[in-house]
Amino acid sequence: MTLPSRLAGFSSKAYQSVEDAKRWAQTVSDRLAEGRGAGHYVCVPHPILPLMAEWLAGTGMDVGVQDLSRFGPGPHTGDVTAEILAELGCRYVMLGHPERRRDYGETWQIVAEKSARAAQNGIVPIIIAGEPHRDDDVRAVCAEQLDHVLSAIDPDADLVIAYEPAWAIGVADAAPAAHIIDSVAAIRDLLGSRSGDTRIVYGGSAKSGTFNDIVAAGAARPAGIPDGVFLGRAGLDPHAFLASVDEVASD
Ligand SMILES: O=C(CO)COP(=O)(O)O
Repeated sequence: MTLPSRLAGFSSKAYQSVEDAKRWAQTVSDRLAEGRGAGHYVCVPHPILPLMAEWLAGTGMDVGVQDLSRFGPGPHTGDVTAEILAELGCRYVMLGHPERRRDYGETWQIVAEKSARAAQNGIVPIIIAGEPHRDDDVRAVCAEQLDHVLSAIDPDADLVIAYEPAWAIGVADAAPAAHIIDSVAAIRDLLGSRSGDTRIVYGGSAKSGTFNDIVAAGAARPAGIPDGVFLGRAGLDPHAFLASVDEVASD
């Protein structure tokens, strides 16, 4: 599998109703039909996955989800397996998000197991890595988080790292561009050379303009420029999401 060189993503978290998601998809698919360069994806709640795949058919946009089971098919009541998601056309799964670690106590060992199940079924894990607090040692925290995942998945498997400092999620502004650049450079270094495609995107109160700000600030340090952005709240407005798609494509 080959990942696009640039990625713009949106996670609808648990914000949208089915009708909201349908309206969002209609606006996005009308505009994507005009043709846009960057890879783009949307991660939705499980029941919306097959609907979103249908609504976005023919647009080139990939669909993903926000979690999957650490287990394979079998006696695991309530779980949604990677096998089922793959059958439904799921391309990406978000794993390790601080909201799931906060709400369900997910450990990095569990995240690693889920990542392996995704990769084995051809679903690209989007690993949400980043430090909990503003003054944490980003490199040390991310090294520990990524070690779990990298030792669990095949080096040939494609992988997306979403650098999302937890302190910058759900607040007014994204982390400062200089901080993002330092952190992304550290994560690139930690990832070393993998045989599978690997991309790094930035998430955490990102909006239209965030990617351009990072690119401008990182002109002298290309290793610190992420390969795209991952929107939460700002992406609920389909026009704002499309503006980020354009920014990422035009870099
Ligand atoms: O958590 C995020 C994406 O995974 C980002 O959320 P916000 O953009 O709403 O801060």
